[in-house]
Amino acid sequence: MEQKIVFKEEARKDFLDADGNVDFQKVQARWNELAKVKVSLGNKYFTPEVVEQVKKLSAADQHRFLDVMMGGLANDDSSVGVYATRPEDYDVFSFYLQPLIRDYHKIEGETKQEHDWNIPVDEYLLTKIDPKLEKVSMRARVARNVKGWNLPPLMSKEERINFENKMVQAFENFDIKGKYHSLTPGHKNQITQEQADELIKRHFLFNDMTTDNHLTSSGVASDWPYGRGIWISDDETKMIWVGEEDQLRIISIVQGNDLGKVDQSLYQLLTGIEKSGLEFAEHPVYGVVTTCPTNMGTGKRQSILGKFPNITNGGKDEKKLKDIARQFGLQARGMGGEHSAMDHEGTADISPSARFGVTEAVVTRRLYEGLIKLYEIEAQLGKEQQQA
Ligand SMILES: Nc1ncnc2c1ncn2[C@@H]1O[C@H](COP(=O)(O)OP(=O)(O)OP(=O)(O)O)[C@@H](O)[C@H]1O
Repeated sequence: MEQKIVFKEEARKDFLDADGNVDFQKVQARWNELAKVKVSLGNKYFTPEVVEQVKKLSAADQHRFLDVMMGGLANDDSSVGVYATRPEDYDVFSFYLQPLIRDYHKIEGETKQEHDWNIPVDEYLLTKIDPKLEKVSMRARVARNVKGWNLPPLMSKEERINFENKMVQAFENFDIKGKYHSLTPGHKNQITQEQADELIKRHFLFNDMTTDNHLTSSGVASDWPYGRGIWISDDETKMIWVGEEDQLRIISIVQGNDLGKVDQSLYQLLTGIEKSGLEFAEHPVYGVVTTCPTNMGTGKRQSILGKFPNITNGGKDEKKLKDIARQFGLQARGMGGEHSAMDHEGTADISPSARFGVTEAVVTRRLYEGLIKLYEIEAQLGKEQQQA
């Protein structure tokens, strides 16, 4: 099936009856069709029992339930295919989302998210793995949403603009000095397309969201580019995305070899934002509330950009690196973010997959321990190739 760009309002029409109510038979028929190509988690957990439960909810909640599934229904390559539209979706639709979250994060038994930012400096040194890893691009980000606001799939254009302006005010009173760059037409901080492209090239800014059908069909990319932008600290090591998949993505990028340093920088930024009075949406069990259930828990993704020319055979075999990384609980992405390609040196973005049921400190440790194994295999293959 060919993927094209479709926005939420258009995509959801296929699942309504003549009176404009959600038609769950049409939803089921679509999931059955998609199952011939790939079974997303959204599809797997849409059971007859779930339909019985959702039919007991109000018409408005049924519409929101359809919104939650839209990304999965409109794409044949989704692995998860589900986005929350409001923090309370995780409770209102728990009969659907809870088993899905447990499955994705491989949670058995009870789990309550714990936080721990005690991450040592001078311990996770990449130069201990290989002295050549002196200057590596290290990144850590956390996803956050602010209490009392809809999540991006449900925000109206006005809400997106108001949220951005609320953040601009917060940035103006920030201890850390920096500048906000807006993509919103007519905004006082608006930047040009060329400036935006340059920020994307430098890995600071996110891509045009309307080029990704997962984001358009779910409503995450609606009203683009209104309410979108990035704050960048004067020293260019700290950034905050506004209006992407989550209302906020709080990020640090540091060039160096001590993984603990990027955490230190990120934590400084995070506590700076908390001091500005923003209260983030949290769930008593799942921890940090995020739009995509894959980010629940810590919302933290920590990565390095590393070269793996031997494993990838000069960038030609990305799958091999992805498969090996998976064995160590890591994910390998291309150089420009998820779904992008690696280069001829096999440069990849390597990060631990787990975000829920682990603490922030464990995410860093897992990255370090996984990298030890990955670089060991890379070096071994290099030796074998030299001998051959
Ligand atoms: N270690 C790193 N150093 C510099 N840039 C990085 C690093 N890791 C990732 N990036 C860049 O960050 C940008 C965002 O990547 P991407 O969208 O995959 O991740 P994300 O912000 O964690 O969000 P999501 O997981 O929701 O996709 C991309 O340009 C990517 O290349």
